[in-house]
Amino acid sequence: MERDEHLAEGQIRQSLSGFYDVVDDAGNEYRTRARGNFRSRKITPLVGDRVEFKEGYLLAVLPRRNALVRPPVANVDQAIVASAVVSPEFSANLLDRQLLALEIAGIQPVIYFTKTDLLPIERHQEFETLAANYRKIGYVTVLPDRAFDDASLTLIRQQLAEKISVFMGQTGAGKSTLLNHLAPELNLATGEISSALNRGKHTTRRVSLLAIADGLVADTPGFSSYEAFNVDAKALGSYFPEFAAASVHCRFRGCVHVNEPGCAVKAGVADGTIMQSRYDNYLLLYQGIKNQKPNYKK
Ligand SMILES: Nc1nc2c(ncn2[C@@H]2O[C@H](COP(=O)(O)OP(=O)(O)OP(=O)(O)O)[C@@H](O)[C@H]2O)c(=O)[nH]1
Ligand SMILES: [Zn+2]
Repeated sequence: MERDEHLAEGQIRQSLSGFYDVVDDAGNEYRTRARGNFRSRKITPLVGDRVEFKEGYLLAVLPRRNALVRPPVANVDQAIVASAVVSPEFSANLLDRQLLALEIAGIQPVIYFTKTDLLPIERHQEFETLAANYRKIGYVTVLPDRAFDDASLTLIRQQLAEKISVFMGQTGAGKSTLLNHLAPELNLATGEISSALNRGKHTTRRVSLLAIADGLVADTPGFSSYEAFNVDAKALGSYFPEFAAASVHCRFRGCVHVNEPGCAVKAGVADGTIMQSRYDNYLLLYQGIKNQKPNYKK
């Protein structure tokens, strides 16, 4: 058998119209195509995948940790959740659903509050408290004193190092603006960023990982939190880290923290160690999942 002397390993950094740009560990870039047998094996190579390649052809996709559909990126470590404090008005319900989606996907969230410069002074304390509460849960949370001040950007840059990150956030939350501040060296004008953060309306969609501050960042924003959660109502609490921690003290094993006596989560809400808003959002999600019509398709 012929020996594969030129078999190389690398990571897909960009995909466009059937071409995959692969960077090897020495930093050299190669433009490749997937060999035909990928299609028959139903594996679509994704940006972020570790791959084996040779002479312009991808030969194998190495095992992935996870894979997102939107954006189509594999091996995602982290999501920067851009959350506007105003315009659009902050929604704890939206944030908690975004965090849940990330917990289910096994992606580490980083909460970044945008538009703090538009926040009336009398509301500053409200968000200081909110940020402190999310930090207490264990989420890295950045509440800039001024919008895009050096300290906040430095924190995010440190957070990007050695990871693959995606941006997440509703329309107008400030994702492209934040990306522009994190990577001014990209010198993207606002219009170009909008196309860099492309909306997937094109058939030949380009997805790439940008090298920013010793990390890689997807140039396409993350999945929405409006997707139905494919999670069992009984398991929902395990994706709320502070509920999961408290639940070891619930009287009943398998407590879903709704009507059970001796529930440590409800006790935590009562004594203020668990945010009331988190519990309210949990109940809404719990009821939503319970009321979902069973899906007989498949
Ligand atoms: N005052 C202020 N305006 C901001 C801030 N961040 C973003 N903006 C403005 O808010 C608007 C929306 O920001 P974008 O960065 O385009 O938001 P996006 O999340 O990329 O939005 P989509 O492209 O719709 O998904 C723009 O007019 C920005 O200039 C901020 O921190 N402060
Ligand atoms: Zn309980």
